[in-house]
Amino acid sequence: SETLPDMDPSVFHKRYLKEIRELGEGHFGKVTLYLYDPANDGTGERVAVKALKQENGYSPDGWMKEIEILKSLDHSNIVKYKGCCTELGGQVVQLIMEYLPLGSLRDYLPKRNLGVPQCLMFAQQICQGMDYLHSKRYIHRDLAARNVLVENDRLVKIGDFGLTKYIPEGEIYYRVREDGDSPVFWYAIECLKESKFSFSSDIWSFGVTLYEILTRCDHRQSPPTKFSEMMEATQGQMTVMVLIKLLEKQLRLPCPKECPHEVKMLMEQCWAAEPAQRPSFKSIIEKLEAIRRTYDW
Ligand SMILES: COc1ccc(-c2cccc3nc(Nc4ccc(N5CCN(C)CC5)cc4)nn23)cc1
Repeated sequence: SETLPDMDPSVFHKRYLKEIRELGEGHFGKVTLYLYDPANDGTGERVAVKALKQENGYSPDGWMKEIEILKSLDHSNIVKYKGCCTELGGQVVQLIMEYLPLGSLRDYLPKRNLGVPQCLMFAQQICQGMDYLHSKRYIHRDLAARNVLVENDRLVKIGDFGLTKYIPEGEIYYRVREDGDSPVFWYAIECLKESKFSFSSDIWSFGVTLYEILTRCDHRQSPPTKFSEMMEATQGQMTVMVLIKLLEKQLRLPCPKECPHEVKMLMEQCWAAEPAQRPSFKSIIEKLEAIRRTYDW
């Protein structure tokens, strides 16, 4: 036929990508909004493109691993992989994903005064995406409101997998050497003390993410702000050691206002000092279902 054989839809050509604006910086990566416009008439589609930041920690195999992981995932609460764009003869690869127009929960929640029911619906969707990730033996290691994206006012998706690691069968922990900009206020106590990451440490980070959702990502109540206030009050300037001491004294983030008692208890279970005592995402989903039903919304 006179038309080109239908091209592989997962191959994106650099020449058709038109940069629109930067969307944000993740771990070792920068995400930019592009219009992919092969017809060159503005009728193309908007895509989110993640490129590796060249300067720090450039590890091509780690980057290719992140692309392979996202390519292998298929869930309604996980951002969709669309393809790759290679340049410089296949040296540099960029990851092409669907673009979610409303940004992260940190962009969305402060602007909208969502009720508790909708907050818990978003929290449940995060757990569904995370339960799927854990079922494939991946740990996320960076679950936080900044990495949860909003499709519309009834759908959120996990949008960044820069620190995701595979946990081999039979193993429980993933050990890492500390990297500079670790999100310590989302880290479980065993991650801070021994860099031991596990399915259970993702549960702790979900508890912090649920706290962020219930405070509507108000920066005055953000985990860094609240923990720093607690630490100044007790031990002077903040360091990871002071944060560990504070957590060992069973101090935790405060309960957000208008937070149902059952949700407060759920958050505290996610922050159990003993990893094995934290709930699974499956059990959190059931709890959130039940809480949402009791409020007969
Ligand atoms: C940690 O930084 C990011 C940034 C973007 C993404 C990402 C991945 C995969 C798909 C995707 N869609 C959007 N959309 C989006 C829309 C608006 C904004 N704005 C951020 C700045 N705000 C002032 C306005 C909204 C950010 C992201 N972001 N995004 C992931 C992590």
